[in-house]
Amino acid sequence: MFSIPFLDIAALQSATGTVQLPGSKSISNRVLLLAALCEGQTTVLHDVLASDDTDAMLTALQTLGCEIERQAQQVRITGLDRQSLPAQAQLHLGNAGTAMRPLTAALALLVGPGQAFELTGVARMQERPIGDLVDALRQLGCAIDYLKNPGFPPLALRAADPQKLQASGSIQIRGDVSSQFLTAMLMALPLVAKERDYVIEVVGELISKPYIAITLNLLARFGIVVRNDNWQRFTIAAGSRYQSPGQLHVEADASSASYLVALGGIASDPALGQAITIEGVGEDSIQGDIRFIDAARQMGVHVETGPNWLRVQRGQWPLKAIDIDGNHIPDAAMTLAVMALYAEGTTRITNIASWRVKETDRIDAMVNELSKLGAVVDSGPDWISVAPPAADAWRSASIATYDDHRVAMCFSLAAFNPASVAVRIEDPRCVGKTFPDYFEALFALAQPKPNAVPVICIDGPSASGKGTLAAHVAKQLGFHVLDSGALYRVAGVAARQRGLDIAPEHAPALADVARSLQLVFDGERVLLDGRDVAAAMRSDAGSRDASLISAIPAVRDALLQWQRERAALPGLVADGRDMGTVVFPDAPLKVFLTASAEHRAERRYKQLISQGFDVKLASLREELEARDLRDTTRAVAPLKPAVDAKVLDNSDLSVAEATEQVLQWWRQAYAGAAFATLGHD
Ligand SMILES: Nc1ncnc2c1ncn2[C@@H]1O[C@H](COP(=O)(O)OP(=O)(O)OP(=O)(O)O)[C@@H](O)[C@H]1O
Ligand SMILES: Nc1ccn([C@H]2C[C@H](O)[C@@H](COP(=O)(O)O)O2)c(=O)n1
Repeated sequence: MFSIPFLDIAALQSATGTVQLPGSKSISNRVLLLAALCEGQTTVLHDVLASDDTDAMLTALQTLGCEIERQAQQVRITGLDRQSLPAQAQLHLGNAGTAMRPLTAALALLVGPGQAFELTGVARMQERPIGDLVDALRQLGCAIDYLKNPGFPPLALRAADPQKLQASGSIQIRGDVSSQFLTAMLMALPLVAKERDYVIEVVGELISKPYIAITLNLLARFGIVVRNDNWQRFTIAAGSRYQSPGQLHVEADASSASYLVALGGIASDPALGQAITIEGVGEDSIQGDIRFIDAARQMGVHVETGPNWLRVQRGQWPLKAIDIDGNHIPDAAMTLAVMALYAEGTTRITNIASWRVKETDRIDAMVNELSKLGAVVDSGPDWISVAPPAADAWRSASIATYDDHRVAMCFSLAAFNPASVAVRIEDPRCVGKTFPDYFEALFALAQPKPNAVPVICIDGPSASGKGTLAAHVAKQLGFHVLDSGALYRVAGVAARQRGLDIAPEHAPALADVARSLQLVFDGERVLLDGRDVAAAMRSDAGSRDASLISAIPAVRDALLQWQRERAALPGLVADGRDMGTVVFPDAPLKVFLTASAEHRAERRYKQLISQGFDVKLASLREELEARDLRDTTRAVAPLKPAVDAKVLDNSDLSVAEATEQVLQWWRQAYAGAAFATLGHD
């Protein structure tokens, strides 16, 4: 997961490959709660989504006394014992609507005399309505108080009035704001439907019916059969009792699939043999958002399906603009608004009022962010229309994500824009709500446009702090790191292991060694042919050999391609001596990092002493100056600043100050003026 302030996505060209989707959030949080409601029974849930929202549910259930064992995607839950619920509990549910609504209903019915539960969430959760659910529960005699604003969390729950609970067999609930209210009632009522039927009457048009269908399907798996009269009246029969299915497999997330279906439709050209294969969810999914594939097909995308997979390729291009009622696919429909950027004409998505009460006001969010890219966007209370920018009207944009995972994921698709303008996703960590590794999955499937992967070069003399600075800058940007010095060090070790003298007359053999290095960088370990050579390559002899072998032109040539191939999405910070002059001459930012010999010798001295080496400052300084001389005077790729490098003397700078300087240069160099005013400068 990218836990960084922003993620720059390079201009992307195409996409192909296979992706295994994470588990469905809607199913995961429902079955976690249903399993917890199976009093005393154990359920093993497989392929459960690991995300912020499921963490919120699991933590709440544990606080309530549920026994939970979690191993990767498998969760073993023993149902709550009503008698051992705590007297008091405070549940923080983040921004997880699928935890807040059903837990409110279940706990409002479970809370006993003398007990009190509080349910709260992040600031946005405190703006998301829950009044219709509370009104429905109050009809049953539930005692629920608003702790801040009427109609919104946080809530306080106390024991229901038992007489009223018995008396009221019919409950009315609004269905036109969020289907989660009805889901919550459907999941809670089996807890009390012992001796009589409970009937739920839906007031107003029920939205997002497919989500209710998921709830009914899962209730049936847990032994509760609900009578559904035309989506207006639901009956939970007397004698209903939760019964664990023992084991249950969670389908992959159909809403998350929408980004990858769109990816295939935008970027997988069948003429080039490209396709996106999505594993874990197929056309027979119980999730309503699977119907997104119909909308994608209408736009011209080619989608094949099987029992548990989808295969997607670009069909018609540009895509066809569509006019669609998005009510049945409220979450996935957001992806259509970004696909509209690649369509001919104006796409209109209607009947999506629920977007306004999701993680953010999604209609406003989409209008704001699509407009930044140059699209022509209009909207109303429950609709949005999007016309793509003209070819020359695309603008680079820093996309605000409003702590909304879906905004972040769908706007990543804008990086395929024909103008190759930069796309920055702010706060990319928000995808942790449902698809923590979304960007990793995207980068594994997508190919950048030629030379589009951004590279930051940090060259400079020994012990100037290149490696340290490279690691800090890369961490801030979510980029990969290339320590090219390590490559020459390993080449030296490999040559010695093969009994070769490191001298110019052995250049062809040394180049062969360099070309065939079998290398794995694994944290502190460096595996050469499977054996850790980190200590050998960092020894004095290792440093000398690296300096000698790096002066041999054939060796440098042999290692050139390998280094260039390290430039992978989302970007690379490369440190060495010739990163800016030879390996990545077109890099948008080149830094030549230097410091006085005195400072550098002192830093290296402290570094080695802290690692337990017995060294002398004076001899270290002599060796360092000798190495500087060799590196700067050698015939091939000598150490020198590239003509367009920015020189940074960090003699009197801390690592944090030097990092900030490079990031500032980066913001100017890569994103340019487009992002200068957008909050990171
Ligand atoms: N700005 C700085 N101020 C103080 N110390 C620093 C600074 N930058 C790096 N150092 C320290 O200097 C030492 C050498 O840094 P580092 O190993 O990153 O240098 P390098 O240029 O990559 O060296 P080499 O070329 O030998 O690989 C480390 O102990 C590091 O913590
Ligand atoms: N791009 C590079 C990187 C390193 N070298 C040489 C310079 C050093 O003598 C040796 C080890 O480098 P270090 O780990 O100290 O950065 O490799 C080079 O020539 N070109």
